[in-house]
Amino acid sequence: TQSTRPQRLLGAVQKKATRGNPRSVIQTIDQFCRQREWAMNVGDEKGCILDSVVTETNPTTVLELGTYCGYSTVRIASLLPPQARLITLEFNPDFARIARQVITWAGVQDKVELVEGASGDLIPKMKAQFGVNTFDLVFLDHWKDRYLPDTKLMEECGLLKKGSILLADNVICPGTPDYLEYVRNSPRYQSQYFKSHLEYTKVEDGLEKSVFLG
Ligand SMILES: C[C@H](C[C@H]1O[C@@H](n2cnc3c(N)ncnc32)[C@H](O)[C@@H]1O)NC(=O)c1cc(-c2ccc(F)cc2)cc(O)c1O
Ligand SMILES: [Mg+2]
Repeated sequence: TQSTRPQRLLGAVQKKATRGNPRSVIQTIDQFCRQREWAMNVGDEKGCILDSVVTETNPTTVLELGTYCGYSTVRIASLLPPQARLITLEFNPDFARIARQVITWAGVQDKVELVEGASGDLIPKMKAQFGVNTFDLVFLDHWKDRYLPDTKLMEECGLLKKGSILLADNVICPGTPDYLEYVRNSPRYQSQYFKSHLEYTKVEDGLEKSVFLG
């Protein structure tokens, strides 16, 4: 039977990347996406912006919405201090299965909890079931029409504190117009746009960084 693109991406990682070396896994996936097949990872250009936001936030608790193959999961986890943890949500079981193997190959599995399910169902369970108080950083990279409802849900569930950072991928392409309008006009957020390009292309895209003001 035919392999899927995530399976071929994992194959490249297991063939070319050094086990236990997150940077090598990232480099291998970027090379695969540039030379073989495009895939919807945040990519190397926007990835550098992600790295700088993670580093300056120095988060203890991170939430990622939309794991896909685990590229940004590995990128973020590799920058976290030892006791920090990253919870990543993915509702496609086939993608989740691939992502677990990419995360383990990179050696960051001890910092990552991959939960299979839909963000809308899981966010309300974060405190009771996952022992989370608040998130220092949230990376939004799932269905683009879920960014706004899930942000409101996180507010309602008390998962954001003064200074919590929301970092959203794809605010231009594919685009998240209702989310952008909300975080840019709400008095509860201070927003900043980081202009970049859609992963592995010359098409404009960018990341929106929004600080929750409480
Ligand atoms: C949505 C996907 C990323 C993953 O998110 C999981 N997911 C979804 N909704 C939920 C939920 N509610 N809860 C948990 N997980 C969830 C899913 O299964 C995918 O694995 N990302 C994209 O579609 C995406 C698309 C493009 C793109 C850009 C230009 C084009 F011409 C074509 C595609 C670029 C990007 O950078 C993306 O990120
Ligand atoms: Mg994305």
